[in-house]
Amino acid sequence: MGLIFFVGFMGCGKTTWSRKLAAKLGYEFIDLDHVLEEQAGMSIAEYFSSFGEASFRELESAVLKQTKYPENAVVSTGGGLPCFFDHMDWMNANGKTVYIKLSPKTLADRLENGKAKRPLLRDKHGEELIAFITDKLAEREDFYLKAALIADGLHMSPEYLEELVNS
Ligand SMILES: Nc1ncnc2c1ncn2[C@@H]1O[C@H](COP(=O)(O)OP(=O)(O)OP(=O)(O)O)[C@@H](O)[C@H]1O
Ligand SMILES: O=C(O)C1=C[C@@H](O)[C@@H](O)[C@H](O)C1
Ligand SMILES: [Mg+2]
Repeated sequence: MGLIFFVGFMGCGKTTWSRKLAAKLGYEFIDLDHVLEEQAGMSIAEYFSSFGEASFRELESAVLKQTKYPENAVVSTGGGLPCFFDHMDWMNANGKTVYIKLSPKTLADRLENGKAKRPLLRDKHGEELIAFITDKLAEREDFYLKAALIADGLHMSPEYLEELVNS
């Protein structure tokens, strides 16, 4: 089938489910946030604080377009990646895109514990975190909705995803 790109908001499950679908299909698993961290030689949080978001977005774009992909892979993208430059068009031209859709409340519940490594969320808690996610998701969802397929983030399983990408 080639390349499958998972897109969606931070915490929707891109890394978790890309890895599981890749195992189910016998494809390679690639996480572009991890590739970027390896290339930069530092964590994303460190990169943001040293060089800022604009520089991060340029590097993220180069990583998306210059990675040497194997023939078959499931690729987890950064939560903001689809919303910059021509990335959704590029991914749609080079593979099958899947948007993992979840409500702001569910995203906030999942993100409350994993915020340290997500620089955009770091200082936010409770209602403030939900409000931030609600606004940011409203800003971003038009990009995510350019995906070829939409997965219901509450009902994920390798079998469900395999059927979806083969549909
Ligand atoms: N279906 C699920 N049910 C419950 N928890 C889940 C589910 N899928 C993922 N999670 C949990 O939600 C959290 C976020 O998942 P994950 O890191 O895969 O998201 P992500 O989309 O890759 O986020 P980011 O864009 O920040 O890298 C993790 O703690 C993960 O274990
Ligand atoms: O939503 C975002 O803008 C981000 C999501 C993460 O996957 C990382 O790519 C980074 O923390 C930025
Ligand atoms: Mg991830």
